[in-house]
Amino acid sequence: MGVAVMKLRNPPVNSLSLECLTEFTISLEKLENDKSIRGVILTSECPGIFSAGLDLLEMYGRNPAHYAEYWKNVQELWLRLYTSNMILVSAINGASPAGGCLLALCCDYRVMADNPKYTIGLNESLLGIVAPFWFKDMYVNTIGHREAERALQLGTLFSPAEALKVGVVDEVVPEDQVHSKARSVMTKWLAIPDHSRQLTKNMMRKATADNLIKQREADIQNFTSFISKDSIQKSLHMYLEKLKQKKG
Ligand SMILES: CC/C=C\C/C=C\C/C=C\CCC/C=C/C(=O)SCCNC(=O)CCNC(=O)[C@H](O)C(C)(C)COP(=O)(O)OP(=O)(O)OC[C@H]1O[C@@H](n2cnc3c(N)ncnc32)[C@H](O)[C@@H]1OP(=O)(O)O
Repeated sequence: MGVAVMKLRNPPVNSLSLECLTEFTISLEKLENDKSIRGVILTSECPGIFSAGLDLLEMYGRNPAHYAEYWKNVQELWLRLYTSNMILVSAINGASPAGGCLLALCCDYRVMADNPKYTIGLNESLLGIVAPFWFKDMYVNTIGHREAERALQLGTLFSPAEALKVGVVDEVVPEDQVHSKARSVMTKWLAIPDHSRQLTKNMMRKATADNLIKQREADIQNFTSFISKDSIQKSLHMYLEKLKQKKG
């Protein structure tokens, strides 16, 4: 039926390393150019984890040129996903913090597994960093200004039930039904003529995408100088240490 399933596989936690981002973007571009493909189901092959988000090791202890290169690729993936002409449905089968949530938010429909261990949200503030304006814009577009304002400041990671209530996800289903539900949702969306759906999607998303497109270079500079600060590097160091200690 012209549907591809993209399974994220970058063990142990599907963090979006530079290599993973690049591969993701290339795969997406290939699918976009394949006229037989109308929809993509985005999911994970890592048990219990959709994606741990951006790779902290790409943003810690590197040089400004590396940060700039990394951020350019983060932007590129986001623009491709957010403005895709294809129908994107995410089957969120695990934890989905920050950049993981960003991937899901780019989709046209989000189905999440009903497992309270899995959480989703833009938790950047918990790391001592700030969600960029285009992450924020997409959050506002999805859950509204008030909910986004609160969730961004608190760095809220929502359980599936909370995520459904606030609108971060569209549907929560038993874990063993995530993929079948994503397929049935896709079938419904495929019934809509592509040209009218694509024009409508473009109308809804263009202003948000253009907001980044018109200031991509400035956004890269902003990220690079922010992430290079000693205080920010210290926060990331502490967060990484906390992740290590969690293991005991
Ligand atoms: C006015 C504004 C001004 C300026 C703004 C300008 C620019 C903006 C600036 C910055 C924007 C940055 C945006 C950032 C977005 C992000 O996505 S940051 C990443 C956020 N991710 C997280 O917080 C998730 C952290 N991880 C976890 O919570 C857990 O690992 C997990 C729930 C995903 C999985 O748990 P477990 O299964 O228990 O696995 P472990 O915790 O043991 O992890 C295994 C292994 O993996 C390492 N790891 C985990 N997450 C990441 C990651 N995101 N990147 C890199 N590595 C990660 C973890 O440390 C373990 O490593 P080892 O100890 O085994 O070496």
